[in-house]
Amino acid sequence: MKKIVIAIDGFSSCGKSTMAKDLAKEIGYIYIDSGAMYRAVTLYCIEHDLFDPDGNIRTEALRQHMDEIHITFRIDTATQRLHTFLNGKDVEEQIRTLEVSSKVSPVSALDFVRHALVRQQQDMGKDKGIVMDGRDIGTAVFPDAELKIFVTASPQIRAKRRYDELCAKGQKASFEDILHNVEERDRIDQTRTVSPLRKAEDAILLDNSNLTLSEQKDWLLDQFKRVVYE
Ligand SMILES: Nc1ncnc2c1ncn2[C@@H]1O[C@H](COP(=O)(O)OP(=O)(O)O)[C@@H](O)[C@H]1O
Ligand SMILES: Nc1ccn([C@@H]2O[C@H](COP(=O)(O)OP(=O)(O)O)[C@@H](O)[C@H]2O)c(=O)n1
Repeated sequence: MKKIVIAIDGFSSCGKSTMAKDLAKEIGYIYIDSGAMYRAVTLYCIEHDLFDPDGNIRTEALRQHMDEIHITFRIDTATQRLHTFLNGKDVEEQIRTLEVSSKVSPVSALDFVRHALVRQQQDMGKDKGIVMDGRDIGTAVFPDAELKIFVTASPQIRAKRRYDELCAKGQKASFEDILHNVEERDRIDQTRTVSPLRKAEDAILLDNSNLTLSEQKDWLLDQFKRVVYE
């Protein structure tokens, strides 16, 4: 069977990673969460005092630090889940907090940050057989991906999904704060100058507001089969 590249983009918290992970497991492909990489850079900034007291990024200092930021992924053998490592340290939990979510979009808007991460992402996909989710995968990272999906759902539904997820992990967060974060990130991600969030012309649009996890998984598997068997 031919190996392809699958790009899953879309708005925050709509289920991209869930869909991408499920599909990759089913078809034996590598799964990469590109958002985790932008989150890891943001965590690095928090830990290295690269935000000023007003919350602005110390851009030139971050530029100097870029060569010292190494992001890798490893499967946790106990849970079979993919964990993100920042300079050798497992940061999977830390990068999912609302603090990181509230700072990640301005970091992701910086051209030199995108340049460094996109290069690594392209390298990860050079042998194909990969599912990657994010904001610019079908437009900038893999413009020639054989299957491109663009996922959306209403902001309220997305915020509720993220709220439930954080509650289940025992993290305190208010629904209103999460809704604000989801809408604010969508705004910054769509309006930034470098590779803004937008649907690639040849991407298939999926509104999963009313789909269950298993319905969206089946839908995506059908899209994959259509491309590889056509
Ligand atoms: N169709 C769905 N119905 C209900 N919850 C969903 C659905 N798809 C994903 N979720 C849940 O929504 C939350 C956000 O999903 P995630 O895959 O992390 O989104 P994204 O990668 O787009 O930010 C997760 O807790 C996930 O389990
Ligand atoms: N390919 C990507 C992936 C994420 N991002 C940025 O990283 C942030 C976090 O991405 P994410 O996929 O973890 O976000 P969630 O939708 O999972 O909350 C996004 O809001 C974007 O600002 C990006 O700019 N490009």
